[in-house]
Amino acid sequence: MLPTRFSPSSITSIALLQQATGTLALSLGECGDNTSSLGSLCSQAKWLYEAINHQSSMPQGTEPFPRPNEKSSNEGMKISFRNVTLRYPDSSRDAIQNMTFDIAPGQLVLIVGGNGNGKSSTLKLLARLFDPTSGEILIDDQPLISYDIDQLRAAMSFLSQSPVVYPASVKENICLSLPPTLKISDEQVERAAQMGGCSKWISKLSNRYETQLQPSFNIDGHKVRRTSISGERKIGAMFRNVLTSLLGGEKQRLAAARTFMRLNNRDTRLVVVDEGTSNLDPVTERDILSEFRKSRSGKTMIFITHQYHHLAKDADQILCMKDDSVIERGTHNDLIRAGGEYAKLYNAQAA
Ligand SMILES: Nc1ncnc2c1ncn2[C@@H]1O[C@H](COP(=O)(O)OP(=O)(O)OP(=O)(O)O)[C@@H](O)[C@H]1O
Repeated sequence: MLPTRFSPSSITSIALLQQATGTLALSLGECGDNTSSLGSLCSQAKWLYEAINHQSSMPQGTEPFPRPNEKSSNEGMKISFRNVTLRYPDSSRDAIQNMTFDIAPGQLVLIVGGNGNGKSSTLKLLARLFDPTSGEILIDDQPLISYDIDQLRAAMSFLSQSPVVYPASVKENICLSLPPTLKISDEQVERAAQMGGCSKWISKLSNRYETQLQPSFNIDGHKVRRTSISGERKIGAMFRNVLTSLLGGEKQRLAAARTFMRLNNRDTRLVVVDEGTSNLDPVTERDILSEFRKSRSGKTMIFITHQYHHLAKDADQILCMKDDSVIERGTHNDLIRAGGEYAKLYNAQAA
């Protein structure tokens, strides 16, 4: 029913659309009969095709990314925010105010702070889901807006708290963001699944990597019933293939595997994890974060998390946000010594 491999820019569009609107990230709910499940699936597929054809409404830059002969093209992205303010359309207040910071190529950066302080909004600006109301963002010393958006996004990998599961097989879901021409072995897929902490879960599915998955978005308000058959969650007896709906933690593991598949096979220069492991048990979360750390060569990595302890001491830089801006920057030891907002948050968590 669906293309076996979506193009990277299509997938980026879908995932970014979903993040931008928020409304498409509905989790699976209760009730519904087979007819409504079919209706829901059809409209989801229709929406997916529309999303594939989606063109970004942001003004396009013309500068290729990476720039030809750029020395830094095999390093992580250099990122600079210069007095950046963001006010969302139709909002009466700034989500980010006059924010300035620098991230050097290859740094591992942790962004921390209380709810609603602009952490995720900072990342939306980097992906150009929105442009700053004032101020400027530079990537590798050039204005972010000067770059071709698709080429820039192709060098970024985002793992969000509510990742999208597409109506395709487990394997296709893991390989989604890869070029269709790339040859992929089963071992590579299994390796990515292992790094994402989902290989054991997949091995328990009757069709393993070929198991068809229920999408995690629900565009027209239809809700999908979770039904337990033979130990697996299946919907709609009319569907021959198993359609398995996923729990939050399973979705995050699958999305992590997708991210590792991309990191192992593409020239990614920026990895962003926005609460991407928040639904996982502490051991799995620690293991996945450790895999990210091992993969960091040639990449800048930014993590937003409310659980700092796994990463704080490894971070080259911690940006602590409060009142819609960065109020402290430094290493864990610097900020603990300073005894300010970060120390307060960290100590509260440790306690
Ligand atoms: N698409 C949007 N439209 C309007 N306002 C938004 C939008 N997204 C976020 N906001 C607002 O911007 C402010 C910052 O939100 P943001 O999600 O960046 O904070 P956060 O620090 O990531 O919070 P949390 O830790 O809860 O995820 C909040 O007041 C939020 O309500």
